[in-house]
Amino acid sequence: MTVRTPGTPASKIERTPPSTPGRTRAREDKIVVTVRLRPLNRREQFSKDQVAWDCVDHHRIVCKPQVPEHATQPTSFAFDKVFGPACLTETVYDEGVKNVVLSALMGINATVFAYGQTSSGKTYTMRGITEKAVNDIYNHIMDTPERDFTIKISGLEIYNENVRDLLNSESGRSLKLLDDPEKGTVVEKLVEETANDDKHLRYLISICEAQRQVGETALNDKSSRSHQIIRLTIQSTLRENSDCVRSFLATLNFVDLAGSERAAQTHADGTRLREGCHINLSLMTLTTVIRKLSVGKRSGHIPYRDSKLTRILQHSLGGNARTAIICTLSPALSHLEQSRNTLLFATRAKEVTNNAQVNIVVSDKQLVKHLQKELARLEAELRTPDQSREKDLKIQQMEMEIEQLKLQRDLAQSQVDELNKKFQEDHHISNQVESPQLSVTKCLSYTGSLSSLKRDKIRNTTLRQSMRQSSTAPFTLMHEIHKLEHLQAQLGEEANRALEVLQKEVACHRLGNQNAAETIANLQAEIRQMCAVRSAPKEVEVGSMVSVNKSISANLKHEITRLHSQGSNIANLEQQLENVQRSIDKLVMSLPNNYQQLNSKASKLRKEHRRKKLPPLASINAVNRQNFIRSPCSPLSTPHQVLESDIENRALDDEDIVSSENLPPESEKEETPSKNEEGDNISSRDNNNSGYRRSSSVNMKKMQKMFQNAAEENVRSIRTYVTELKERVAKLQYQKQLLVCQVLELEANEANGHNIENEGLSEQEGSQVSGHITFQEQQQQIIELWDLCFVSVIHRTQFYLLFKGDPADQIYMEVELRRLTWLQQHLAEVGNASPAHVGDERTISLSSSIKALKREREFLAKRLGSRLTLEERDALYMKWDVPVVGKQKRLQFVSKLWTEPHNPKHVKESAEIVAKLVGFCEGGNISREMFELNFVLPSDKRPWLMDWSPITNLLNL
Ligand SMILES: Nc1ncnc2c1ncn2[C@@H]1O[C@H](COP(=O)(O)OP(=O)(O)OP(=O)(O)O)[C@@H](O)[C@H]1O
Repeated sequence: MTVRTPGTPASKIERTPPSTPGRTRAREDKIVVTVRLRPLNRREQFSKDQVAWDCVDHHRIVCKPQVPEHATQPTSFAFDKVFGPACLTETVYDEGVKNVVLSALMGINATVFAYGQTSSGKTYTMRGITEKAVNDIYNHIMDTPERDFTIKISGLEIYNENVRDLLNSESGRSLKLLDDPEKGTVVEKLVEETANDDKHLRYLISICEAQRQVGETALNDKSSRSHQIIRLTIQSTLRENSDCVRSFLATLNFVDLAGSERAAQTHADGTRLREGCHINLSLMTLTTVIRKLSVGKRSGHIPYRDSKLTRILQHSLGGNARTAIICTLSPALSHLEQSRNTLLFATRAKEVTNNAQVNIVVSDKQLVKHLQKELARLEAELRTPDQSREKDLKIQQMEMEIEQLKLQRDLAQSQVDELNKKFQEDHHISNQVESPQLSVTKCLSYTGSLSSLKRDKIRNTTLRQSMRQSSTAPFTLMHEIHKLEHLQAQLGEEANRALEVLQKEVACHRLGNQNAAETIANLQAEIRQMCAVRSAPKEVEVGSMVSVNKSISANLKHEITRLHSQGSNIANLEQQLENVQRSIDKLVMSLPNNYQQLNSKASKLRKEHRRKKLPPLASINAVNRQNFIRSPCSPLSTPHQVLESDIENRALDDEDIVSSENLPPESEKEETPSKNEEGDNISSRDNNNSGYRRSSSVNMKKMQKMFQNAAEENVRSIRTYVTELKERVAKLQYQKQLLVCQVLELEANEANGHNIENEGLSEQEGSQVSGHITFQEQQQQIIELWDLCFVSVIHRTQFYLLFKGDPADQIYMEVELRRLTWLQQHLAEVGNASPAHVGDERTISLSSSIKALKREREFLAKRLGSRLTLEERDALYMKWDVPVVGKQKRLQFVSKLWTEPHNPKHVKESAEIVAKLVGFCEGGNISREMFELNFVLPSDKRPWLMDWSPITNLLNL
């Protein structure tokens, strides 16, 4: 172990100017020099020695005898403090060196010297000073609980210019002084002990003193023959809970020098003489250093290196330390010269200034600690803005969603309003269109009250959801019904118009087509029936429908009853529509036949006419044909023309359509031949109308075509209506079926003893069932995502075993789902690309997740050998289809675990096996806290997850 000089810091030391008790600001400190004059000792008293010195006050000492030969030398000396023979060591400490000593507790190096001739009381004084200093140091420690103090002690002596370790004297060897470029002079291998307390420190000090070289001299029976340095290293740090990582570090030297006398004075010879030479070498160097420092102010060369004493104490002499020198004096006149020399040394010493600074140390350990803390703080700071940004983004998204929902709500509301309005209009129109005696029977009605449905507590969630989905069905249904009614009315009108046209046509032809008449009659009857159906009394008023619309819980059963009862009406209506369609088709299809028949009959008549000389058919039918052209269905028709044609038709009603008197004679036809497009010769008996008849004959085919087109157009139009109606009826039918299914399910539940009304299932029970189903759905999603994201199977097992569907699990399920969703997205984005670092060195990518999972399976494979017996393993191999013979059976088996996310049995068994391998059991050593709800690093409760699970990487975000 090495001990460092005050200038050789243990670690990084910052030096700042001292601000210690009694000091305000950095300034150059002069060495505190005090003089202690001891009483005459027994030897001196016995030799009747005289007291040569007088302490005239606390600062001055005066030489009493006026020796003529020394008249030029100063006789009065002033120092920081002068202590007379009566002064106690305590006073010397308190008034002379205490401040210097206590500087060491504030990080300032301090040194207390005792300088004087042999037997002047150096050791006597330094022992007392050290004792007092130890007391003060530990008192200060007691009074400063906010700091941690460490006191270390080392002791050395410089004897004959050899450095000896006083705490390891057994080695007996001289220690080397090393020059460290950073630490300065270092005593190699000097033992440094840490004092546990003040007693321990005193004990160690006593060891040092005991090991010191002493010898008998003429002046001192126990003369210290060496320079002794007891060094305390005091380090103090504020306690852990503080953020401050700086600590004070200072050395406190107690230096008891050997006697400064000249060898001759001690009558030394032999060993003592040799000792004296060496002692004097160090002291001479010390004196030189002090002298040079006192005059030259470090301007010239300071011979610190000339002695080991000055090398070791270099920083205490004009350097980074506060220094106090106690010069001890013998009052005896016989020692006057030595005392004067001591005082001269002291006088020079008090001119020496030091530059003491506070040594603030940042040790490597503390520095690392501090940097770690700082790093953590900075990371937290860095994370915080991200989190806040993330939150802001989420808030923005949510706000946007809210806005969208508001828009949707407003849109829905406006649609509802519009539909209501439309319904009212439809209702109004239908009332206007319908004849008073006709009414439309409502196919469905929704008179169920809100309260009635509230009584129905649907236990089954599917039913609940279906009901929720169908809660808007009543209104939709109603709306569809009303639209249907409206279309029916339009269809009726169209059909009426078409029929009127056809009636007129048929009437105009006067051919009395029986089929057509029957068809028309049928059609009219059907239309009347339709109108009768349509104009049936409405059972739901607008107001009530609105209320139903607002209510999401119409009486389902009542609704279905209505559906059942009204279903036939829909079918009837549909049937009637089809009848109409058929009738129209039939009628239209019959028209060409009519003409063919008409032409055929005309041909027959013409033959008879030729035989009976009757007018031709064409001329007879010309007016009717004209009427036909001007029918409402014809593009050429006008209301006036229709009216004319009506009149003409009525005029012709009484006439025989095929009267032989009206037929033109064949001869006339030949006289005024008129050839139609088919080559038929048509003539008229009326010459005035001959041109018109000729024109009619010519355009007959064209008009016939036009009529056919118009009729077909009408039919197409009606057919389109019918198709639409059919679609709507199909839609209604589907909705009806849906409701019927729901009711059947409800009735089945009731039949199974789940009579909702009677049992009065509570909302809570309903929500429990709902919650359970939600849990199952979420669990399945999570299991699938685990598989997709290659999540740790241990994590899956823990989660699977821990969360079983308890209501309190819901939040964990949500969080896990969200994390996994994010992870899946992230993995999809990142793929096998070089992943970004997350937090520490862990990263997330597809490949890293797969690798982690592979490592985990390898780990589990190893566990398989240690956790399961051979029999158990073989049984599992059999069960899981792992070849009993072959390599890597364990890995094969483990690789099969958690690989079938859609197989609940497989999942359950996998979880049980992994739990057994890892060593946790259900409800045992896993807890919810392991799955924290926030995105912070989880605690170290599951070290096996830290390296493998991508989900833990995810948590670390
Ligand atoms: N102030 C004092 N009051 C009473 N006795 C003292 C005082 N100072 C010294 N003495 C006594 O004087 C004797 C010599 O003192 P001490 O050993 O301390 O001298 P020293 O300077 O250390 O001598 P050396 O250099 O030879 O070791 C001791 O017996 C000590 O008890």
